[in-house]
Amino acid sequence: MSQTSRYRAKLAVFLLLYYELPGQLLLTPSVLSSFLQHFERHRPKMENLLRNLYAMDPLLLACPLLISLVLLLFLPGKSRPRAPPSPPRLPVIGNLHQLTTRPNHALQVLARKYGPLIKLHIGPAPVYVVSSAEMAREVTVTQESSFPARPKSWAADVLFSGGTDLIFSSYGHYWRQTRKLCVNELLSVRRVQSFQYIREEEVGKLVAKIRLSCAEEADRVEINLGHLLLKLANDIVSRAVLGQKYTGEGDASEIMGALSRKASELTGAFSFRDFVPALSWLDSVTGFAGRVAKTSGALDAFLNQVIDEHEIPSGNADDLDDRKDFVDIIFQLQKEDRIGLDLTLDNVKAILLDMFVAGTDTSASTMEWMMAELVRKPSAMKRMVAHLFNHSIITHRDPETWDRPSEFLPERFLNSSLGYKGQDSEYFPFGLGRRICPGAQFAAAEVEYAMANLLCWFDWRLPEGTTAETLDMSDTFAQVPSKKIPLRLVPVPRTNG
Ligand code: HEM
Repeated sequence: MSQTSRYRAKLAVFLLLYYELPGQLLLTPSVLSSFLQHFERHRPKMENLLRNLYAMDPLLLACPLLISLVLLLFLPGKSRPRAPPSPPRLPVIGNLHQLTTRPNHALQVLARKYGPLIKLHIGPAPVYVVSSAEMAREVTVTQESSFPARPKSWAADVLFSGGTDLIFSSYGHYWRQTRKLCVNELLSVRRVQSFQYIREEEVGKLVAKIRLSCAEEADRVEINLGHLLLKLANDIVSRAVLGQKYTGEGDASEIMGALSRKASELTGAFSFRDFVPALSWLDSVTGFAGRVAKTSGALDAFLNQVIDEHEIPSGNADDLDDRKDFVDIIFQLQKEDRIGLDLTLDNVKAILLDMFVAGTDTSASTMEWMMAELVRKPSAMKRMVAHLFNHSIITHRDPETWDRPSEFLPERFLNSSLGYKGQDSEYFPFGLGRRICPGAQFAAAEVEYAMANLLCWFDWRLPEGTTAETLDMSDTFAQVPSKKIPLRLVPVPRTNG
């Protein structure tokens, strides 16, 4: 092979790699090496082919796709795994522009067009989007060891002490021990039951507040139920996690709620550092880096003070009667050397922050969407009140699995054996596999108790002038698809309440 032909062959291989071909060659190192081996084995044939190709027309060099396609024909079949389909992308930003401000909807549209497994280019690493029950189980259960960690943004690294919480830590000893701490100690069924007094007190306060506003207003009063539910979820998590010990200015639950929401927002926000590392300095120019540093500092200061106010643990971590909060339990277990890790103060703070980030908006949104759906469908509300409840509902949208997937049809669960603990591929509101939500029991106990009370004590109506069709059901997408406009409803105390 002449020098020029060798150069051209190399160029063709380079172009093949660069363009990644519409044929969707998955360019793993093993595919590349198998390609080169194959090239070597069929060298005379390949040389001949390339010579003929280039002899035909020098312009062929400007047609890399054609050359690449021809080369692809020589790849041995078994080492040619097909990559998932990928929507066309733009230089630098890849598919970012296709996600719009409502990525969950945009992804649904892309899934309808390209199928249940899509490859997107967002930032330096490819992102695979899975949207069918079968694929979700494949990724989270069957192939779980290939997907050991969640992607971690730069902001997450700063806010969660280098990703030493549970959500962002990679699979390994640290994650395993932290997970055990959460599943067996902080969020176990027994511990969740022991927090029933918190649920009773907080839901009781909410019901009393709504009753008071009904009594104060002669006419029917419209309340911002969305805000009240967010406050409820935040107060319950706050008391369980921090015990609301805080002698500084302001309400501990509100301060932590606001800070954790900010942290969650920043964690999922666009930053140049993550997507175009060469432009990371722009994060300082836009103020993003400053906002992350400010929130991280405020979280640190607040949690330091809350932790300082906890007394040196006494008694036993297993004693459920002492009304211990998560801070007490963690330090008690650490004292008894039962965590299997030397958790630093920063690690503990990162784990506490997880509980707020993962445990407040999720539960609040679940309740808010449920109320919005129920009030639009009085027949479902009636049945719900009659049944008071089997388990929590958030809808999944795969039309292959569900009849009328976008409709609120709670009766679909009535005679179904589906559970929410990850045992079914079709229904997994708390995720599946190794990283399944450890807070499922906590959330279910809270959502069921709060919803049962709200529906038992009050009948709920739409505000004057709003109908089931005109009630705004649009969502925003942060980490949780929340209602864009908080739900406002009219509570009518039940006479038998
Ligand atoms: C209705 C309420 C909730 C829903 C729908 C929900 C849903 C989820 C989902 C889908 C995941 C990801 C699972 C996966 O990757 O396969 C998750 C993870 C997680 N959730 Fe929840 N969650 C809820 C409430 C809670 C609560 C109340 C807590 C704690 C108090 C909590 C703590 C966590 C944590 C720490 C993780 C990360 C687990 C890990 O990576 O190992 N969640 N949740």
